[in-house]
Amino acid sequence: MSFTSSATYASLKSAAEGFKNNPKLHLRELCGDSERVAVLATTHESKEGGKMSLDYSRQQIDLPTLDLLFDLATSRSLPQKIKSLASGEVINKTEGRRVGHHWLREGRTGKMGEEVWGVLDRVKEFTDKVRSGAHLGATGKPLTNVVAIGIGGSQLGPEFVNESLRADPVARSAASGRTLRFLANVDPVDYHLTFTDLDPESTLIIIVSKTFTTAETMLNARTAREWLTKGTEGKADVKDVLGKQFIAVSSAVEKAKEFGIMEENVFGFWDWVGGRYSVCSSVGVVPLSLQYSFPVMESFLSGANNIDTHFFNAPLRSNIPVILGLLGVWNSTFMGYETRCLLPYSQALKRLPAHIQQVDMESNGKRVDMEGKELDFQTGEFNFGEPGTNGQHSFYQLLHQGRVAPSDFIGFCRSQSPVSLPSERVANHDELMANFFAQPDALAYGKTEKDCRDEGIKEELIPHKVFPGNRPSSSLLMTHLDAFSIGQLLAVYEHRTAVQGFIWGINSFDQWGVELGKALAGQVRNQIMATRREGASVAGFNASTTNMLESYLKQSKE
Ligand SMILES: O=P(O)(O)OC[C@H]1O[C@](O)(CO)[C@@H](O)[C@@H]1O
Repeated sequence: MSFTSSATYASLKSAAEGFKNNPKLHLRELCGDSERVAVLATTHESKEGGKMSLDYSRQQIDLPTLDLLFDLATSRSLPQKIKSLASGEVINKTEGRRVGHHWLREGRTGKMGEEVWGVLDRVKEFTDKVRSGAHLGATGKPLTNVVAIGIGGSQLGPEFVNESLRADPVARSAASGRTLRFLANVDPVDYHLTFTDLDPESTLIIIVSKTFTTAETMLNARTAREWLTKGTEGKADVKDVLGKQFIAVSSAVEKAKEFGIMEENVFGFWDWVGGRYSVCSSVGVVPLSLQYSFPVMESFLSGANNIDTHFFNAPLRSNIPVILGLLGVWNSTFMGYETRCLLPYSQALKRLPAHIQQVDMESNGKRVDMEGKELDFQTGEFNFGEPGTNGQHSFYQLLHQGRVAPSDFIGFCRSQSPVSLPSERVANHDELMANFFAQPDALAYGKTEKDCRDEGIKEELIPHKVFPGNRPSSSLLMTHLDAFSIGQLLAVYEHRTAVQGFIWGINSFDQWGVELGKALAGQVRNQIMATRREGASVAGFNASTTNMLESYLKQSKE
């Protein structure tokens, strides 16, 4: 039976209708029910990660709706689909692949332990040698700068983890004297900003590309190779420079070799690791171990594995990724909210929203079901976010008085870098967290006309100062942010995405939607080349593109 013709779908649709414009089901009322609040909370605890507490009492659901959501999970065979993911069935059917990013963090005794650790042992050996100075650049200098060139999943995950670790005391001390940069955009400005102040003799370049065909990455790779060889010209043999300072991470080892990278300098991974799910493979582990050491990355992998185990084993009602996924489906499919926000109250997580934006939108922005049948409902959400409190001074106005965007707040009990001034009423981290606790209530409760009058607000200003409230959010409170808990957080949001895809009945693990634009760019590239080299006139495009392209070619200089 199709998703939208099931009885559970109909019940949830009518439950959602019941929540609209019903003052009795306003969050102000719901949040006052302490029995309900106790049910809409769960905690996952681990020795290394401490507590991860999820409170979703500020979601527009009552207990009967919650039961319906778990009925939906069962009727959509969620437990069986989670099992298929865990056991390695070919669930990415359009690409004929298994989906196994969770095997990357299972440890030596895991299902793919031998293969995974065959690579990880090489990564450890290589990164230890670079860090200790046993592996030097071609002119004999220590390789203290690393540039990782890659885009999309080959950059966003590693960049998020890098930012998250920068202020962690253990990682920070391991990174002392080292720099790690990422080059993603094919915009030459990004290349200049990345390389301009680096010394080629002390720089190691990593080309990170699953396919080793991505146009942007390949052009940046050729540009960086040129920078490296020019910068060391006359000081060392080119072959030696490339052999010691130019390495690759890819699942297309042959292609990397064709590009000129020596086999021993290629760190592989497997086709069962999707690009956006690849940060736990060499994609993340090579650059981040160079920066923070292999043991730090091992701890990150253990954190992700800790949540994999929770996801694969915990009952649905206390399973954090399952609950978050069901809430995502509830808010988008039934309540009709098209956007959602990820709001970490942690500067270290500033790139988490960008990473999860790709994980989620590239996975679940689909138009057909697993069998290729066109869907009669929308899947996926627009995801965006910024760290708090910065976002409060940017787009929260809209969240409070404009459109509704269900939000996930993420906060930590301990700061990575505590600051406390004796002259201040609270420590700086407490100030941050005061906002973490206040904003969800402001969104849920709002402020009524009566509240405004009681405050003595002038009558004509009252309409402007009313907050409707009833804006849903969840809060995730964790003990601390370190390599282990960063891994946990990553896995929570990876699995949330899978849960939503499973419920919707789509393939969350392919991404055909990125291909058309790439193909058209190829056609434009050929035209630009023909015009620049042979003066060919613009042909084969629609009137609008022809006009704009002619204007571009006239105004721009090569
Ligand atoms: O690692 P690759 O093969 O260079 O791909 C980079 C990115 O490009 C995409 O294929 C499409 O944009 C992403 O899925 C992927 O993460």
